[in-house]
Amino acid sequence: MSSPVLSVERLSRAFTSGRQRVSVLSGLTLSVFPGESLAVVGRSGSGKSTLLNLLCGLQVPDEGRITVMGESFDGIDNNDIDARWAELRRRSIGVVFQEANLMPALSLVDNVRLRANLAGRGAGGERGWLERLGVGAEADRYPDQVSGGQAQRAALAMVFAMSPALILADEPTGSLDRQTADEVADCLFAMQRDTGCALVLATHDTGLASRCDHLLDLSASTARGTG
Ligand SMILES: Nc1ncnc2c1ncn2[C@@H]1O[C@H](COP(=O)(O)OP(=O)(O)OP(=O)(O)O)[C@@H](O)[C@H]1O
Repeated sequence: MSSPVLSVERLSRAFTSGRQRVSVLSGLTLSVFPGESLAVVGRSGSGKSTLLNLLCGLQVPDEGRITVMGESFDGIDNNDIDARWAELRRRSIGVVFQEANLMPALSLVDNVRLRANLAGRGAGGERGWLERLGVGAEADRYPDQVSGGQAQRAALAMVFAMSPALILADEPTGSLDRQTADEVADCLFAMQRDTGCALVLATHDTGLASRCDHLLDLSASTARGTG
């Protein structure tokens, strides 16, 4: 059996705002294997975005351990931890947000090229990725010259062009109309199946969540109190 791309053991994170303290995840443990998809659902404030931020090193857990592609961070100096997370994000973890976040001064194809280059991938396949995602005809346009759905397809092309082991997607279709959202989701799942990467997808959309292999509902793992 293959090793997990991602494993999480007893993960917890708390925030304090004024006298209010919110604890999320409450000792979460999970694994995601190559080719698997996990939907993270739960009511607003249950910790979906926090979990994704922890899984790519943009936040630090209060407790627990995260291992990505066999790399964990026990006993490592904080500065080294940041550098190692940055390297994982650069080469192995593709992140997709609700908004496409393309570089406005670059055409779609140059956005894809830049992301692939940063990941150390060879040049040349950028137009192919845009074509596979249905925006080949828009490759030379700039982000402000395409629709939201086309921009999000380009954002997915950027992620797949880097050949990630893991994709973290936070409401990747949340800003799109129903039909466009379904089309972008079709692209995401088809490409994920073809490339065999792992996917963790946070969403409020039950239809989108039901397309994943596994479901994690964080609703019950939030605690609030005053401190
Ligand atoms: N920087 C912060 N400071 C204080 N509280 C925070 C901070 N970030 C998150 N929280 C709190 O942690 C909880 C989880 O937030 P998070 O954004 O992860 O939830 P979510 O499930 O993604 O919500 P939504 O579905 O609304 O996007 C919320 O109660 C939120 O207010």
